[in-house]
Amino acid sequence: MMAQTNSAPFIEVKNVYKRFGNYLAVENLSMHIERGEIVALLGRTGAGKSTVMSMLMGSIGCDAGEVRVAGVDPSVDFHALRGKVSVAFQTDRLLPWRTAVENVELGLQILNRPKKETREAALQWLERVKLKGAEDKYVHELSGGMRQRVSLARALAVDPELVFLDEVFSQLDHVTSQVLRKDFAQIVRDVGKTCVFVTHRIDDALDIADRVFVLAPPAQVCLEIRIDAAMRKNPEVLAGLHDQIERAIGGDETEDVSPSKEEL
Ligand SMILES: Nc1ncnc2c1ncn2[C@@H]1O[C@H](COP(=O)(O)OP(=O)(O)OP(=O)(O)O)[C@@H](O)[C@H]1O
Repeated sequence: MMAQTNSAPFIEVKNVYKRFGNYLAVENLSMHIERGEIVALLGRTGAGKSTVMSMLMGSIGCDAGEVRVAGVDPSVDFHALRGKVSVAFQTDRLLPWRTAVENVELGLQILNRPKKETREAALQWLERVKLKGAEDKYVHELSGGMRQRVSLARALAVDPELVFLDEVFSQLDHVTSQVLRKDFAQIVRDVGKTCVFVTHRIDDALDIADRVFVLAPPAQVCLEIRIDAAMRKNPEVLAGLHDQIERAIGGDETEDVSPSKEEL
């Protein structure tokens, strides 16, 4: 295992390639992400966002090149990242037989944290995501937005260094999604976590990311944008960035450009 030097980026992707059969999904991708950054991987369907995130999470390895998270290869040294990385998905993946607080406790239980500490942390996180009063509700008693809040609390409760979010805002209506992503970004900034999130929605990225990597197949960074708080408050700047991204991804970001898996 390679130790991380202070100057090394927290996440490093160097000249990475990934094939699925004959299909080249990632071609010579390089990117750096610093500790504490909120980074969006944005692109149309088939751009390679999930593949890149899966490689960063270590759930798939790359064919060539290097992926390093906190100095280790996540697909090889995944034990070194245990408890340091967490993930929330598009669908909340909550356990229906558990209450909200019991769902938040799950990650802490897997890490064998003491029972009292686990309950206290889960309750604190539920309060932080604005679900005080809903602790004992079962999943079917919660709205879609509340479920995603539970899912985000569960991801953050283990006190990870790095949080991955896979389209967590995209199944919610526009207003719910907007409120949730702003609350989430505030929490992540307050606690100083690094966050990498995948989205196909330009507004998700512009609303919360410090940096946006716009990907086009085969996972090429066709545009990289830095955004700060002042830019976010300026509607003209935001509209300009929106147009720039739309041009980079070729108009409608939801249109499918990838071959179907059956064609491969
Ligand atoms: N396991 C797999 N087997 C074969 N092809 C795959 C596999 N996973 C991804 N692909 C292909 O790789 C390309 C990139 O897919 P990926 O899921 O990373 O894109 P994406 O940008 O996340 O898209 P979406 O927004 O639809 O999830 C697509 O053409 C997809 O069909």
